[in-house]
Parts: sequence; structure tokens; C-alpha cells
Amino acid sequence: MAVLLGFFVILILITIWLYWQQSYFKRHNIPYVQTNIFLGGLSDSLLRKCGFFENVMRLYRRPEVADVPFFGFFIFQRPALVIKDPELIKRIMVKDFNSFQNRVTASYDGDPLGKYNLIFVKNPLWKRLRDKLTPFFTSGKLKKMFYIMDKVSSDLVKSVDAKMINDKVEINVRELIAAYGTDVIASVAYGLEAKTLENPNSDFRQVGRRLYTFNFIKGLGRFLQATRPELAKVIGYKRFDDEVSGFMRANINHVMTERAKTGEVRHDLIDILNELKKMDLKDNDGTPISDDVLYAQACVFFIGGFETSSSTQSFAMYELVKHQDIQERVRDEIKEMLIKHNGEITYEGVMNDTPFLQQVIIEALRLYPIVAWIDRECTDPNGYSLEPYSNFKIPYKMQLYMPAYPLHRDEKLFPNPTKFDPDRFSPENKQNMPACAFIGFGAGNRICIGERFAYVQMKTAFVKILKEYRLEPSLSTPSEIGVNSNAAVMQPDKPLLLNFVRDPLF
Ligand code: HEM
Repeated sequence: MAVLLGFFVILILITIWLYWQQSYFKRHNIPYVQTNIFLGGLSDSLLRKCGFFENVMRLYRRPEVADVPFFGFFIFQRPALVIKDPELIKRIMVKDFNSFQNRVTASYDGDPLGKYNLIFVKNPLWKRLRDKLTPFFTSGKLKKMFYIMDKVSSDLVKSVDAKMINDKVEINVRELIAAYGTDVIASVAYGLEAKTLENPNSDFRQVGRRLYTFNFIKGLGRFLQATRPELAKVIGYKRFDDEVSGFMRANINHVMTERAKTGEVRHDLIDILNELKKMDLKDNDGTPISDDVLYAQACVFFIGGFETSSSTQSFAMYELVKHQDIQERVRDEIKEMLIKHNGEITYEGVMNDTPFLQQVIIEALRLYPIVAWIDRECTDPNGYSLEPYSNFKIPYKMQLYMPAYPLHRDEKLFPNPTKFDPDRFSPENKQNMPACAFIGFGAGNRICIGERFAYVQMKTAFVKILKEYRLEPSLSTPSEIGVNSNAAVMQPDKPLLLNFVRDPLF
């Protein structure tokens, strides 16, 4: 009897706590969406009623928060905010960065390549690493690496040519561009030849696939790592499992040791890692850290640079197939650029003389942003005042979400939002776009470090491909595509099969 009574008392206390917790936003006079009392606002994707991107879209489009600059929701029982107003997004990501220095997403000691990579790592260690890695991404450095991208994109064209029958071939562009991306990363970042364009099952490609294939348990782990990292630790989820960690450690260590032995300087990532090795790097709690902090930076290319560029480029190619007039404009621009540069494909030509191609890529990223939202946590121990929007003070550690996917498809910010229209990003039209309405690469001090790198990689491949081929629909090209409902990052729900038709510009 006493046990039963105790059980009921606990049940009543939990219920009271749940209701008290659920009244958080009401008590603070903040607009909010009422969601599943146990799972919170992401219950639809957790219960597999829809994909994660769709879940974020549904939250954003709830009628009760239609015209508000921000609103509250719950992740399980933890209150969090979605920021809708681009001006407020700018304040949080750019102007008042000091109050929001970290992402929510984090890992723990048992997953060191996850914990210490630039994407997950917390300030102040983040700042030391970012300062050290930034020189790798300057135009000067990228210009020096251009010959590698040029070579790998020539391999890409060769691999397409080898498959042609009667000047035509149907290709799954995601696979093709993923192979290209893998070979670029292996070569530019690690000084290794992965040869994925020759062998689609190269070791590096298998690592890439492993990092982006999720079963239920891995998907849940990834979800928790991004929303409640302390729970991901409880279930032992690692962003880099032991096999992938072992592969990365062995390869990077081998190249670093060889480089140190020969004293060769290539101004690449390996040189930067060797410099980092000499620094007295400490964890944020002052404890010394192992060489894993170096390997973690090398891994950044895989989790930050690989799927992102492959996805964006494949979606852009798909849109060019659907919009042949836009493809013609891009091909004309490439032709002009090549004439200006005496038929040579140069860094300057690719980066400075193909502005419309750049608009095409940005517009693809608007429609298909790589992440559904971008996260930050409040790092100001005194909280952050939301005046004049509200008299609410964001408490220390509260989680904030900048909803890239719904924002990019918001009619008020991008009229006729589902239309693929690269002219939205022409210099004239861009002036009228609110800052932070487009956040495809993020914004502020933690903006994507690899943005320029990604443009060189994608644009070089585009120039090489469109110089030789026209992209056309095949019988299997999907007429519409949506977001793969199992994916945590943007992936199409159908294979992107397109025809490459030989049609050289010269
Ligand atoms: C089309 C390609 C890419 C897209 C769409 C993309 C997108 C993003 C986004 C949305 C963020 C979050 C920014 C924020 O929180 O404000 C980010 C961060 C990051 N990206 Fe990229 N990215 C791309 C390519 C790359 C490449 C090639 C690298 C190369 C290593 C890279 C490395 C990173 C890193 C390290 C961060 C974390 C930066 C920090 O916290 O300091 N990304 N990226």
C-alpha cells in the first residue's frame, strides 16, 4: 500500500512538474507553439510522422506564430527559441556574437574527433583553432591549391567520357559529385590520392558513406547530439565511430610523420596541423589534449565539407536540367570567360568571371539549404535581453534555432519561393534582400569557414562539365524532388539521374 501511495505521489509530482514546465512561455509572455508534452516540438520527426526538415517547416508555419519575430517551443521538456525575424537573426549571429559563441551540438571525451572538431568545439578553444585554420581558406592559399581541383575535375570529365555511348550517358549526379568531392578532399586536405572517380568504393568514399548513413539508433544519436548532447553521451553515440576514427588517425598521422621527416612544406592542411602540434593547446577546462585535436580538424573536411558541397552541386545541376534557358546562360558565361582567359581554366576566371554561375549555386542553396536550421546557445552567464522585441531575457545556455529551410522558402522574404530564380541574387536584387534572410553558409564569427573553398570546388567542376556537355533530362529524371525524410542534412528523396550529352563549347 505504501509503495502504491509513493508511486502515485511521484506520478503527481512529475505531472505537476510537466505542466509547470509547459507553462514556461506563457509565464514569460512569449509566443509559443503547443507541442507534444513529452517529446516537444520535434515529436513528428521522432515518431517518424515526417522528416526532420518537414518538422522544422511545420513548426515555423504554425498559424499561432505567423507574424512573430521569434517563438518558443520545447525539445523534450527543455524550452528553446526559434528566431524568425532576419534582423533578430543578424543580432544573434553577427552583432551580439559574444553572447552566442557556441553551437548546441557537441560531443564528449569518448568521441574526441567529434568533440574537438571546429564545428562542435566550444569557445575559447574554438577561437584558437579557428584562427589557426583560417589561413588555409584564404584566396591566396586556394589559388595555390587550384591546380589540384583542376586536375581532379579533369578526372571527373574523363570518368564521364569513359561511360559515354553515342555521346550520351545517364548519370546519378549525386554519386558522381560525391566521388569528385572525396578525391578533392583527400588530395587538397590530406595530400593523398583517393581515386574514387576510378573506384567508387575507395576507402575514403566508404568513410564518407559511413558518416552519412544512419539507421534508427545512429539517427537518434545524431538527433540527440544536436539537441540534447548530454543524452547522446548517455547512450554512447559517437559522431566518429571507432572504425572511422581509426582510419582517419592512421592516414593523417602517416602523412604528418612523412612530412615532418622530409621537412617538405606544401602550405596545405597537413602543414597547419604540424604547426598546431607545436602549440600548447589546452581543453577549455585547462587540461592538456592529445593529438586527436589535430585529427579532428582533418575530419572537419568530411563532416563539414563533403556532403555539403556534393549536395549543393547536385541540386544545382538538377535545376539546370529543369531550366534549360538558365543552363544556356551559364554556358554562355563560361564561354565568354574562357575566351577572355585564352581558353585556360584559371582560378581568377572561375572565381571572378562567372558571377551568374555563382548565383545559380546560391539559389540552389536557398532552395535546398544543407541544414534545416542553425543552432546557437546563449553563452552570456548574465543572460541576453531581447529588448525592444520583448522584455524577456534569454537565460544562459538556452538553445536558439535559426530556421534556414523555412526562412529560405518564406513568401515574405522570397516571393514565389519555390521558383528557381538565380536572378534573386543579382547584385541589384541582393541589395533589397534583408541581411540574414539567406543563411545558407550561416553568418557571423561562426560562419562556414569553407565557403570560398566550396565555391572553388563546385565552380571548377561546373566549368569543366558545362564546357564539354549539356545536361538534359533522362527518362528517369524526377519531375519533382523533395527532401529525403530519413536525412538529417539535405538529401533528395529520389536519385538525381540526368543525361550528360556531349556538346563542347568550342
Ligand atoms: C556548399 C558547401 C557548404 C555549405 C552549404 C556549408 C554550410 C555550413 C553552415 C550552414 C555552417 C554553419 C554556420 C553557422 O553556424 O553560422 C557551416 C559551418 C562550417 N563549415 Fe561549412 N558548408 C559548406 C562547405 C564547407 C567546406 C568545403 C568546409 C571545409 C572544411 C566547411 C567547413 C565548415 C566548418 C569547419 C564549419 C564550422 C565553423 C565554425 O564553427 O567556426 N564547410 N557550414
